[in-house]
Amino acid sequence: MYDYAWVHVVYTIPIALFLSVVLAPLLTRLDVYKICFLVVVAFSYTLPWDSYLVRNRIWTYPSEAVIGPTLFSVPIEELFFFIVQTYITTCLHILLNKPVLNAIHLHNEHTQGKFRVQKRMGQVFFAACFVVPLLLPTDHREGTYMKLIICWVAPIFYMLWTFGYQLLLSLPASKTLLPIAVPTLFLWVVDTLALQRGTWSIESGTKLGIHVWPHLEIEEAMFFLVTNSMIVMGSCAFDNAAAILDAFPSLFPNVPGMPSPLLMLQGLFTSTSRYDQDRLVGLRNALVVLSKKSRSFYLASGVFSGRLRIDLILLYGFCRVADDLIDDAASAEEAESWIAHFTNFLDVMYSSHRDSARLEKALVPFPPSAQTILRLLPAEKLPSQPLYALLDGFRMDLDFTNEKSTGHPPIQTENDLEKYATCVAATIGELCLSLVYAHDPDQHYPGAHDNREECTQAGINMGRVLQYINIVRDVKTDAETGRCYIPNQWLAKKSLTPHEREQEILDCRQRILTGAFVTYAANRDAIEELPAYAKGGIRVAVESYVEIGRVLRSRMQNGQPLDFAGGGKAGRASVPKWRRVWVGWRTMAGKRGSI
Ligand SMILES: CC(C)=CCC/C(C)=C/CC/C(C)=C/CC/C(C)=C/[C@@H]1[C@@H](COP(=O)(O)OP(=O)(O)O)[C@]1(C)CC/C=C(\C)CC/C=C(\C)CCC=C(C)C
Repeated sequence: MYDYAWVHVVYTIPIALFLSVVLAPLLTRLDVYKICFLVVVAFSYTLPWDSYLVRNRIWTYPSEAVIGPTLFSVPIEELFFFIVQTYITTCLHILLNKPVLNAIHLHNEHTQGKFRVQKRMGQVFFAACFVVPLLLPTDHREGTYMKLIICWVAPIFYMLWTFGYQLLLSLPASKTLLPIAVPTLFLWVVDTLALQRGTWSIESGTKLGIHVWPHLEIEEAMFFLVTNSMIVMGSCAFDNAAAILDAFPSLFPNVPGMPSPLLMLQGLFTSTSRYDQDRLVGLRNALVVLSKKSRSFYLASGVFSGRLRIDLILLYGFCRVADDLIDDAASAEEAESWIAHFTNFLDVMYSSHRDSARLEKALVPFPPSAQTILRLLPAEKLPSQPLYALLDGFRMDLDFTNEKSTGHPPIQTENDLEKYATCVAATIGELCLSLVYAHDPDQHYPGAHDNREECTQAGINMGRVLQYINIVRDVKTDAETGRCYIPNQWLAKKSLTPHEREQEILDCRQRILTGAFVTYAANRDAIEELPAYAKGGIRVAVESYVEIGRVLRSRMQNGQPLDFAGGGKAGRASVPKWRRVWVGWRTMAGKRGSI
């Protein structure tokens, strides 16, 4: 009785609910738009075909297995299947692709011809899939269902391949084949059980009679494989369109939070020869820098989307390139010259008569890979003052090199520490928030940015918090490079035994960390006042770093050593990957860690 409904109650609905719970905190508006779009398209395309199958008795349902209501002869349970299968497969695809920045998988085919060849090969294959079954003799009734499946999907495959081949060819199998394979296998098992129980059946004259395994007809296996492939290819084509719109502001200056299908088609029909290859290379390089240098911000970048995500990665790239070139300089003179090059670069970027010749000249001193990143700095959305202040912060670091000659540690007082943290990190908070406000899709609503000033001040304070945590974490590795950010005034001048000195340093670390948590507690609520589209991401960026502080605090409380390798760089406390992912997810779900 009502066997088909039970298939949903027992198998499909629990999986759909599970995926909804896992994905809900990470969903963006664009994800919701995509799910709805694909469900509507899949439903509309499958209904007439399914109705044809049922009316021609290729597919039948015993009357006692279904509840009764139908649409164009298709039982309501079957209609629900179109929706729930599309929902499950799309959710899985979205989940697995959260860490992916699709824009870096776009290619200008002028420079990479192999994609053009592969695109054509795919198109020929799918066109053949459509034509060949039509040419086969019509008296072979046993092949009817298989033919109907292939002819039904081939034109859609052709179109989706044409729209999404770049992503389909570039993404790893875990992002494309896995979201096809997992639901397909699952549905094969469900289908086997349903065919076994007689919940639905394929009429004997219209099937080939081949079984993948007992009770699973090859047509059924094929049906679930191709429908899941269509869903994943559809999802990739959608992502491809969004990636094109996001990646090239010069081609698409204004992209709304939810672009219309027409605008997306415009993106898909843009010739790849118009893709800005320099931008793609620079973006790829910036992402490599981010993934190698900061596991916290790399994780956090995955929960931002669209142009904000791209610009945050580019900003990180700029900051990291600057920090590394200045930090790794062989001498104080070389470091000074890098600061001068960066100052000149900013002067050109922010000059009222910026032209590409001047920009190229300003970039000459930098290594080629750094040049690709620097030229993409989204200066028009960033105030210049924090960027110059960041360079001032790096200049303060140089004073550690001069310390040997002056005998005067640069961080003397708590004020010096605050000034340093303001330069290198409060600035970053301000810059990140400038991007958040610049890209806000809701900025045109009245009052949307009324509390911008308060939020920016909180962001500035939060930047300092992260820097204090960074300092507490890196005391040992900084000491190895001759740097000590603990205010010199806090340290006893008399000589101490190594054990006493160690205890003194531990007390100082505790003092900085306690101060950091006080400021964190006072400012974290401001995150909830940020534009809706970005507050989850900002929460994750902040929380995943503050979690390092929590690990340090708990180790201090338990008398455990602070300078250990928790999966990170040797000598530095870090948060294990599983804990970072858990913190990220929990934070997106609105839960925050302890104060
Ligand atoms: C998600 C994403 C890609 C974010 C990018 C954030 C960004 C642009 C960071 C710049 C990092 C950087 C290299 C700066 C140079 C100076 C420096 C070293 C600062 C320290 C950062 C640590 O980065 P690092 O690469 O060393 O990371 P690891 O420790 O190796 O993992 C700092 C600690 C500063 C970081 C400060 C911020 C990100 C600002 C935080 C404030 C906000 C996001 C605003 C919060 C808003 C409210 C309303 C409270």
